[in-house]
Amino acid sequence: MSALPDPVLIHPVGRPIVGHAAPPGSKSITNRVLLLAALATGRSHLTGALKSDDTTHMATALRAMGVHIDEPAATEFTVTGSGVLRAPAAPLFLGNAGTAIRFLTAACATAEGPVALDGDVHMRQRPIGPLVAALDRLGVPAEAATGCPPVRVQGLGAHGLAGGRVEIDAGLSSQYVSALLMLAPRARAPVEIALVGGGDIGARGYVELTLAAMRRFGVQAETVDAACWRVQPGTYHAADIAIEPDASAATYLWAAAALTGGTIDLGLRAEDFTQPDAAAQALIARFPELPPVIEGSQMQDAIPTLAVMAAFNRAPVRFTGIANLRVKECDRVSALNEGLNRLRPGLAREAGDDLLVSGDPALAEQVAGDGGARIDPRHDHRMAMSFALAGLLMRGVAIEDPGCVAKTWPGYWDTLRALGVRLSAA
Ligand SMILES: O=C(O)C1=C[C@@H](OP(=O)(O)O)[C@@H](O)[C@H](O)C1
Ligand SMILES: C=C(OP(=O)(O)O)C(=O)O
Repeated sequence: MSALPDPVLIHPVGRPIVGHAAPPGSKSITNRVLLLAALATGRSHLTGALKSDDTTHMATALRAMGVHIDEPAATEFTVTGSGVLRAPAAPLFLGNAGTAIRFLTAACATAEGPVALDGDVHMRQRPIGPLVAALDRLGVPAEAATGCPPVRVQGLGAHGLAGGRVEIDAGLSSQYVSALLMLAPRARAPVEIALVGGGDIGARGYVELTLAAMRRFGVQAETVDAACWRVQPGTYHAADIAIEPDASAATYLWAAAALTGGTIDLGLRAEDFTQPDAAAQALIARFPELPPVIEGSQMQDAIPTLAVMAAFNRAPVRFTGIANLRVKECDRVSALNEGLNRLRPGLAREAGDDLLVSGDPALAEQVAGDGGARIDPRHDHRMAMSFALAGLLMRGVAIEDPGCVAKTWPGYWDTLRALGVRLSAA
């Protein structure tokens, strides 16, 4: 494959996209099972794994804490855990990987000494305060002076955590609850994790994904009710795991097929995924008749895909329940609004935390913006990948910083090319 220009211009395909394409392994599952394999005793073999910035940050951090991780193949890891995380010599750097920094912040409570965790400039804007405060209440000295990374955790050692009940406000991120759940079996007594803030927790499907991953490593957590989980002391056992493809990545392929009236065979059906974003497929399949209101709280990472599709819909779409998109890799409500208005002024507007997109199927035939539209993805992989979809239909759509897709899908552009999409310098 030839090198990628920056910005990269997407050429409209002018025909239905028909073919086969495989999304990479799930980011969410890869980063969960890497951590659980590291906390387990013995050797775990992970296949179908994602290798990208986010999973590299997780693996590098675990190695820095003494975990032995091999990479026998492009989509495989073997992890040999000893049940112990060493305190790393230097701060752990987790880039902009939300899963990595949230899950590790909790897991570092079992490290044998102090741990500093940090991220890039974007991560330093992403809240982690509620998780840090919950750890502190559980008796793990932890602080994040700004409420965002950098974070300091005073690890208590493998069995230093006492246990007990902790309340957490997970309104901004379900990852806080997932992080506490994965730590919990290491405590000497049961841990109860309860939601404050009216039980709001964003996409609950990610907590289910965490519970399922824990079960695969031999630990059963109990769902007491919609706002409370209980975990008994337990031991993670090494496991061999086949990781399913990434459902959020799949949305770009489902959308590319729907927008062009084609079909792309992903090798598995939407019903076969266990990740929450797979639910977006049923909406994508309704294009160009997307519903007037899309409540996005349970499929947040699929909202950029759906918002770009909405630009070409027969009727306007209002996206609700998406306030926490403002604290993702960038403020996605604002970035989507900006990008859509670059495609055509007036196409979108923000209303509080909602996004309103006025669909127009005729856009498909038009030149984007004023003689072309350059989209600034604000270093956010999902902005780059979703706005590229607009370029399948409109002329003149160019994406800046296309390399930012490496956060979760380094092969994205190659996959588009393999489906017959032409990419060139703008
Ligand atoms: O647990 C996970 O794997 C994830 C949870 C979601 O984040 P929040 O819980 O922060 O909303 C999602 O946006 C992220 O990409 C992955
Ligand atoms: C929000 C995302 O990632 P994370 O929170 O894991 O950084 C994402 O991948 O869209």
